[in-house]
Amino acid sequence: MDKAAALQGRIIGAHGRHYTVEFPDGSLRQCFPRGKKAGAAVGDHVVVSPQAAGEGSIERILERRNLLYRSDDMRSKQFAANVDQLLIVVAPEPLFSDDLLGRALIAARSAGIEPIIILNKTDLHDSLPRARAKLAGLAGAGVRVIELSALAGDAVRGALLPVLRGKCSLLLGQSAMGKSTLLNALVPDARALTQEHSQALGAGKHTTTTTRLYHLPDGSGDLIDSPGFQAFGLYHLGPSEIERGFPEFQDGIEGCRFYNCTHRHEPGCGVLAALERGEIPRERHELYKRILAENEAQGRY
Ligand SMILES: Nc1nc2c(ncn2[C@@H]2O[C@H](COP(=O)(O)OP(=O)(O)OP(=O)(O)O)[C@@H](O)[C@H]2O)c(=O)[nH]1
Ligand SMILES: [Zn+2]
Repeated sequence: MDKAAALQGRIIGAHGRHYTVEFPDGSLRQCFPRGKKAGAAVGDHVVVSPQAAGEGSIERILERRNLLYRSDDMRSKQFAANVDQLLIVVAPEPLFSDDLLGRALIAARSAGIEPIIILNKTDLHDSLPRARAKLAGLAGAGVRVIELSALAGDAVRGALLPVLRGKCSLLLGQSAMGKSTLLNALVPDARALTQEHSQALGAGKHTTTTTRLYHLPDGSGDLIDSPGFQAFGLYHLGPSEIERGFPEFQDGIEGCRFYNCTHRHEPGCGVLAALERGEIPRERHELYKRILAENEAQGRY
């Protein structure tokens, strides 16, 4: 039997050990990594050997521009590859976690991906000021914050489609922030598409698509939806990468007496001075110390 020619495609779905790969003609194949090799992520461009029954094996992952991932307890979890921007969805109710938001920002910066915070549920007028206040420091340090209510579909499209145009964006958020509501406003047939794909690929009803790339309706831009998360370890990052994830520290860092200052106890530390003056929110510095301590406890450095 002739060996079919290899095809080049892009991973648009990750479901445990198998992947949905999309080809330039729009066709899809369910693909498995060859051998034990793992590590492919949604957004990866891959070389596939076609197999029978619409399947394929992933022979090679082409060079990626970036990869966003987290690492908890010796396991790493890849969110997506070749991403232009990270949209982190937060809300006033339930009030978002500073910890998870902060970690997502660090992961994005270290991967060279622009983070954008989406403050959802702006219709909850009573709790909105508290959420805004929590984001003020980041906004002041140059992180883009877009406010909207996912319930108002037209307004969502008006605010976000220009931001998403021509880019590959990854949507991330802890549970109940409104990520699914937002996705449905942007990609109206998202749910139907997911079901259709899992049926067409014989993946069965019970296969939960963990991560999925959607093409925006006007054909200009892609949006990757990833599952919620409870933990967000950053064991793979060194101290300087963690430090860079705190844009509000940067002015202070320029004033540190020691070039290798860790901004925890050193005399003449510009970050601690800014903290004392109230220019850096205390919980941000606590998060910074917590992540360093976690990684040190792992024996990372
Ligand atoms: N008031 C208000 N409620 C919203 C808004 N967006 C979403 N919600 C509600 O918030 C709840 C959670 O929304 P989902 O879209 O399911 O949240 P999710 O982030 O996808 O949550 P998981 O499915 O747990 O990951 C639902 O009851 C939504 O109706 C909003 O802009 N305003
Ligand atoms: Zn310092």
